[in-house]
Amino acid sequence: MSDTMESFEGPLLDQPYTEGDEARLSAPEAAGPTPAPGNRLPIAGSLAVRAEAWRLVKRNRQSLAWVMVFYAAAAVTGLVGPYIIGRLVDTVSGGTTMSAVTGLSLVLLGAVVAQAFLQRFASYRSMVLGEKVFADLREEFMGDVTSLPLSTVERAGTGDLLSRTTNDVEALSHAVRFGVPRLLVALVTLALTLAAAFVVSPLLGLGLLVSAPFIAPVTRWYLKRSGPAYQREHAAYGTIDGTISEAADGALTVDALSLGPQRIGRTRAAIREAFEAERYTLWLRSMLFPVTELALWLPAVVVVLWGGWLVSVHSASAGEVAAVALYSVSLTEPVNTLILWLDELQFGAASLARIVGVKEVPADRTVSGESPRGSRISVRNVTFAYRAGRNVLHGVDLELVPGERLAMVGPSGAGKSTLGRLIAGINPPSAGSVTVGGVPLVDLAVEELRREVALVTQEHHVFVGTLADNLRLGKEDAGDQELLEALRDVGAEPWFQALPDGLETELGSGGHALTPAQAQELALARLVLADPHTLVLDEATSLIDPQAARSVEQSLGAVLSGRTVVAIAHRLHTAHDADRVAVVEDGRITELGSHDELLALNGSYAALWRSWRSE
Ligand SMILES: Nc1ncnc2c1ncn2[C@@H]1O[C@H](COP(=O)(O)OP(=O)(O)OP(=O)(O)O)[C@@H](O)[C@H]1O
Repeated sequence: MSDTMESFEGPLLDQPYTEGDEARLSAPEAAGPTPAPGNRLPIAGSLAVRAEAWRLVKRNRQSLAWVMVFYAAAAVTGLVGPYIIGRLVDTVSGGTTMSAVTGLSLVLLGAVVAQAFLQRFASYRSMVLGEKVFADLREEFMGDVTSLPLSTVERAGTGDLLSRTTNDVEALSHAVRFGVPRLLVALVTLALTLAAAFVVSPLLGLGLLVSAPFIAPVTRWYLKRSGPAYQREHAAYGTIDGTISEAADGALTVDALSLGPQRIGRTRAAIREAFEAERYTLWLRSMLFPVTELALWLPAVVVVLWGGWLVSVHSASAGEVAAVALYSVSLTEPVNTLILWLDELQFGAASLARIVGVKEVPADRTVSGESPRGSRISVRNVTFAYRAGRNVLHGVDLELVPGERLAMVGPSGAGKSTLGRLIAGINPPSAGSVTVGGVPLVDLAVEELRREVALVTQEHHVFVGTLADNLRLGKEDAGDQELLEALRDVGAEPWFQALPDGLETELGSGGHALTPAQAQELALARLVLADPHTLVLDEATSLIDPQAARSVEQSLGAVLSGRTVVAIAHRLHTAHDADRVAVVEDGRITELGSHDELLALNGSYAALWRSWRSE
């Protein structure tokens, strides 16, 4: 591994930055949403990001106004210092009494103390505001993420979403909590300091503007490039997250297929991309900062030279020059802060664009508010494509009879699981309809849909939380007694009794570990609580050991009784026991009938049955 890193870092770090890199790496910022590269989630355009930022400002305008008032008061007291020092210079050079000097010094002291108090109060208020804005944003974002269409999440992969929920939320949090308050302070201080300098002496005040022609164009040049560059940086980190989490999730497969070198290659490519993106933004900063640093000290020099001449022609006093020179020095801090934090805000805006982008994912279902009339599920002329133009189901029709047990059989890749997902309302059909009681499944709210039909697969995630929390995912308002009955119904009593804290036992990562069979029974108990009238079973027991599978099958039997069941049958005895069998071949139902009817038909099912019997 160290060899790999050495050979990777060497050539990259040695490469000088060229103009060709600049042309390749910079891209104009889009005003509209950027189409997601590949299958990534969308990134909001600058208009949507501005609208979102404006919405946040409007929603918090009262608190924001108070913060501005306190910062302005703090800045005004800060301006008293140079003014008093100027007055002191003039009064001392013109001859004065000790008591006048003491009086001015006391005013100066009072101003410094008042400024410290106001500054502290203003930063406290702005921090509270920052936390509130950030908390709102985070809650909204989690709402958007959890209502993303499953198909979109599957297509986008976990890396992109993971990076948005971690790196981007973190970057935005930094910008909102620290960047916005500091930017506000800098803006207010800058405006008031300029105003104060002009009040002291308009002629000298002009000297403070000399850096504007240097700072303005270079900052514009920088900001135009840094936005898209930061976008690229964020996307690159998303790819790294995705590549690493994919390798960790599939560690067994990586090991079994000796994919190590290939995964290292991918990770290196992802790191290389992030490195190049970082190098570009670093280069941009290396162009910005020397110019702004130089320009910041220019006004002080100009004010002293220009002021000296004005004093010599009696157009200004020495005290006025001293005051404006001090104002010019105190300008460096807010201008520096402004540039630094504009940069941070660009970084935060790139994150905001990725966070707002999640809102732009079109919903794959629209809740019509219509209620199903009955529990009959109908599949009518359904086609479905995971990728545009490549249908995996072609005009499928199927009427489920309430209470029946239907087995779906067919070769691997024929479309059984896909049809199962459509019948469970997980994916909407590309054309045609899947309805329950006359209402399309994708017109039902998700909570309502789960009371009609549910998919049971071999994946049973145990969420971090108590056993009760995990069970209540099936029915939010279920009482403890109901939870216990559901566990009893699925035969989970023996292992439940052995839990250290009963329903309050912490499960999931870091908590009490359940065996795969127990996790499956927990999922079945959730189903009992949700109580859908139709279940689609896909490979429900294939991952656990045969003995555990038998116990789960018994539990499953209890859950299935009295419900309509569509079983994607991988073992033909399931088909034998079913009321009807549907043979799926090449995205179509080619045979449909009872076991005996299909045997009599002597088609694909009969052939499958004969070969299974002879094994
Ligand atoms: N998420 C996906 N994205 C793209 N294509 C997919 C996806 N899932 C399945 N497919 C493709 O759709 C087709 C039907 O797959 P499906 O899993 O529905 O078949 P199946 O009959 O259930 O097969 P098996 O018995 O092996 O599970 C296959 O060509 C498969 O490669």
